[in-house]
Amino acid sequence: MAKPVSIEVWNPNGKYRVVSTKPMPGTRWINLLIQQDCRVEICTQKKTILSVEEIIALIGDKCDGVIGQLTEDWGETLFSALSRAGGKAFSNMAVGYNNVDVNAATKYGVAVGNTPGVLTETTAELAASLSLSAARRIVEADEFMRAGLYDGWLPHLFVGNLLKGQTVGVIGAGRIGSAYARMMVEGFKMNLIYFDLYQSTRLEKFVTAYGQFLKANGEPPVTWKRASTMDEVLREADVISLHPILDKTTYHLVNKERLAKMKKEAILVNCSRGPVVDEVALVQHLKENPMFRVGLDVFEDEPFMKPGLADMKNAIVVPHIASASKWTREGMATLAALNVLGKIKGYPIWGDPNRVEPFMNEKSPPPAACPSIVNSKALGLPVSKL
Ligand SMILES: NC(=O)c1ccc[n+]([C@@H]2O[C@H](COP(=O)([O-])OP(=O)(O)OC[C@H]3O[C@@H](n4cnc5c(N)ncnc54)[C@H](O)[C@@H]3O)[C@@H](O)[C@H]2O)c1
Ligand SMILES: O=C(O)[C@H](O)CO
Repeated sequence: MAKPVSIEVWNPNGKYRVVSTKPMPGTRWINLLIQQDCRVEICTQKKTILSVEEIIALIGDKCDGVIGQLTEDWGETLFSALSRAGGKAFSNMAVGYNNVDVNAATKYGVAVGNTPGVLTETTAELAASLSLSAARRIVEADEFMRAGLYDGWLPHLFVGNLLKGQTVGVIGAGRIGSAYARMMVEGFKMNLIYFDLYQSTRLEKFVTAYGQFLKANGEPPVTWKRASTMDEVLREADVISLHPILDKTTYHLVNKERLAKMKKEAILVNCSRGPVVDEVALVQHLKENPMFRVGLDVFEDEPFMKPGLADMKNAIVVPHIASASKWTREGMATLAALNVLGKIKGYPIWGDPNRVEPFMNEKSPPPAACPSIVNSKALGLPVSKL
């Protein structure tokens, strides 16, 4: 049995007990729950990743809903514990939910929420930052400067890659992949090649229109191509950014064989999930190809890196911070709380989980709906007419 975990309690006399496994940014999410008669319990344990046993202790005997984190293993054991405690709602404070066994949740009648829409641009901006940092060797140059090694301008000092006119490749052109593609096409006048299971007509129209605009202004137009295979992207692109979900079709999508298909001076960025890339193969590839560069926000065995990665000068590594802007993180906390609250109150499901602005407006009460429940169809939950 796990030791009792430390908690902070808000509105102790509230009718519904909602637990958050972590303190989350902002206070709006707490206020929204309190206003609707919830007692909010926040785990303040000084431990980054809670074990299943610790979460069971937090759930206790009576719990209406839980807001959890992507680092936690939400499977059969936790959903049965939540169900025994009378809980009907869980939300990840994340858009990705590969840490959640949705079938197990559905089996116990628990709704599973996630937080799309508020992190699209923030995450795409970090992918763009990593692309630029890798292309222009910004981290290496910063380390060189701080080490006192700079003794004057030199023609060969930290020469990198020009992005303008090169090809950006996107694998997984969903919300974040498309936002990243638009940034790179519009910001740096790169041509686009993308691979996704579905066609992204909006993205294609955007690049076509921007190309026409450039042409009308006497500049070479940008172009787009939807690749029929992922390997086509790997062969043709100069910068490749990964944005698919993690599931069994995308596990080790980028492996030794596929790395070998990429250009020797290509840049690979991963802001999706670590296991999309075979990190051992990547370290070997970085060793053998010093001009190949990567920008990584996510890792196969977080919080650890595979041996050798930290020593590679051609790798930029940051600790899973792609969604870390204040507005986004507060928005994620709000959406997660409203998913749980909405299910407790019996609200219907919001019609379009990508259009979450009405939930973000601090000046008016949020719609009486759950912003995004991924197993709503399986649970037969009604859709909001708002
Ligand atoms: N690093 C971070 O902090 C961070 C932040 C936000 C999201 N993410 C990750 O990014 C993922 C994508 O988020 P999103 O909001 O853009 O999701 P999304 O569902 O809008 O986009 C995912 C896209 O991947 C495509 N896809 C699925 N399987 C594929 C395959 N086998 N090959 C190619 N494409 C495939 C889908 O068709 C879809 O278009 C999340 O699931 C999450 O894991 C990470
Ligand atoms: O899936 C997500 O939302 C991220 O990994 C954290 O923002």
